[in-house]
Formats: sequence, structure tokens, C-alpha cells
Amino acid sequence: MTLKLENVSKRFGSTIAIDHLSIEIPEKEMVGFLGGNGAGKTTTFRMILGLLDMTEGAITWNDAPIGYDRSDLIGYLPEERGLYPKQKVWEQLVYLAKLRGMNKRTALTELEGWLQRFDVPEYKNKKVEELSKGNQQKIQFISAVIHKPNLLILDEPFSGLDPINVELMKQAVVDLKNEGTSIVFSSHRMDHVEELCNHLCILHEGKPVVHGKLKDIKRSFGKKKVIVHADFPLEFLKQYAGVRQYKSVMEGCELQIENEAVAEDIFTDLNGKGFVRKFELEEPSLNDIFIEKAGASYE
Ligand SMILES: Nc1ncnc2c1ncn2[C@@H]1O[C@H](COP(=O)(O)OP(=O)(O)OP(=O)(O)O)[C@@H](O)[C@H]1O
Repeated sequence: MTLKLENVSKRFGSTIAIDHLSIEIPEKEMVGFLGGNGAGKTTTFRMILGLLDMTEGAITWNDAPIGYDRSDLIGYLPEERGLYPKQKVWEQLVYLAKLRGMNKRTALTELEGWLQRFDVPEYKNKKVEELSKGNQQKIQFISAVIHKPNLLILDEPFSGLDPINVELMKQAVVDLKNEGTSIVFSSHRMDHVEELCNHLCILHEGKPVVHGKLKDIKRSFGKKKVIVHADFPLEFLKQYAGVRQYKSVMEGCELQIENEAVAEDIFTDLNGKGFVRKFELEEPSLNDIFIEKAGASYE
């Protein structure tokens, strides 16, 4: 069960919102979908959902076209949440579940299971407007997953939640993935993406600038951050060939280097200058990769 986007492009007049995007999301995989403001994430989601026609390319689920008529297959948690404030939680969720082909009894059983899981069984008979924003979000999440979709699109699923509820919802997402759901996960929180996703796609101005397994992406990016703690001045490293950036820290410095070979040279040159308490070549963080590939930071 695979979602495939092949050479998908979307133009709005003269604006190219998506430029030849190809990604594949197999079952039991969660793909982190990243990009700065206006990179094209929502446009991509709307095309997968069939709410927006693509200009060219193909989007398929198990090699068959996917779209609006397959809403039973897809769950979507949009960034702009939208529940009816005056309606009771159960009325609203049963209504939405029915639109996706469920009957009332199964929908109620599923709903009760989810409310138990989120530790809020008493919300079933409350109106949405009576719930806090974070708790409304739990209800919206349930509305995206109640029909057990094969493909789940989550746009900033944890925003507005307190740390305990973030953990609760993270676990729910991981369980859905392990049960076989393919998940597209968009977030500005790099730590969440790094923790949950083993695949990654970074969009920049509509183009996929990074795409693949997180492990492979990190390996090919190389280690470009060096931390040195020493009992002697390290300022000479500011002018060192291959050092892109020098940052002074309490016990020494942090360096951005061009490639791993520069770290080897520095290590050799530090020898004999005094006591080096720490020398570390760090794995790149997702934020480092994002800055290099998309030219900006989320943090
Ligand atoms: N209906 C539309 N008409 C014209 N241009 C549009 C339309 N929808 C999106 N765009 C343009 O397409 C580009 C991608 O927008 P999109 O909303 O997909 O970005 P995004 O990655 O979701 O951004 P954000 O993180 O800010 O939500 C932007 O340049 C945007 O202005």
C-alpha cells in the first residue's frame, strides 16, 4: 500500500507552487514533510486529497488514482482546525464518520475507545465550544483517524498541546504507523520530525531539495559541526581554512566546518597547544540540514 507522487507540479497563474515533486510513502512509514512558509506543503496535501487539481503529474494509491472520492482511505488533520462549536462531540464525530462510510454504532464504539485512550471519556456529550483549544484538537485528531484510514496526513498535529498530551498523541501516531498506516507528517518542530519519521522530504520554493531516508540523508550530509573545549585560546580557529563559522561558548568553541577532513586537520593542529578537554565531531541535526538546504531555520 503505497502513496506515490510522480512529477507532480502545480501552478497558480505564473506562480509555480510545486515543481516536479516525486515522493513515495510506503505503509508503516512516516514521512516528515518540511518546508518554510509558502514552500508548498498545504498545496501538496490538497492535491493528495483531491481538493486541488494538479497542473501535471500523477498521484496514486497502490497504482490507482487517489482523490476526493476516496475519503474513506484518507484521514486529514488540517493546520486550520475546523469543528462546529455548537455541536456535541459525539454528534459531530458520528456525522463525519458516516461521510466516510461508517455506521453509527461502529463510529460510537471507535469514538469511545479514543476518548478513553485520551483520558477524556466525559467529553462525548460536551459541546465542542466547552472544551479547551488543546482538547478540541484531540477531538479533531480523532475525527481524522476514527475511520481507520490507510493514509493519514497530519499538519502540525501537536501545536497547542501541553507536553503530556503531546506524548499521548505521539504514541497514538506511532501505534497507527505500526498498525500499517502510511503517514505524512508536517511540522515546524524539527525534534518531533526527527523522533518520529524515518523518511524525509524538504520542500523549498516548491522543489524537493532533500528526499529519502533520514539515516542516508544524514550520512551524505556528513558531520560538519565540531565542539572544542580547551584550556587555551581557540580564537585562531576563526581564520582556519575550512571553518565557516566560529561561535564562542563558555568552555571553548563550536565550529561549522566545510567537511570532515577539516576536523581532522584541526585535531592534529591542537596537539601540543595545551589541554583539550573535549573534541567532538557532531552528527548533523535536522535543523542543520534544513538550514543548508532550505536556507532558513525554524527555530
Ligand atoms: N489558491 C492559491 N492561489 C494562488 N497562489 C496560491 C494559492 N494557494 C497557494 N498559493 C501559493 O503557492 C505557494 C505554496 O503555498 P502553500 O500554502 O502550499 O505553502 P505552505 O508550505 O503550506 O506554507 P505555510 O507553512 O506558510 O502554511 C505560495 O507561494 C502561495 O502563495
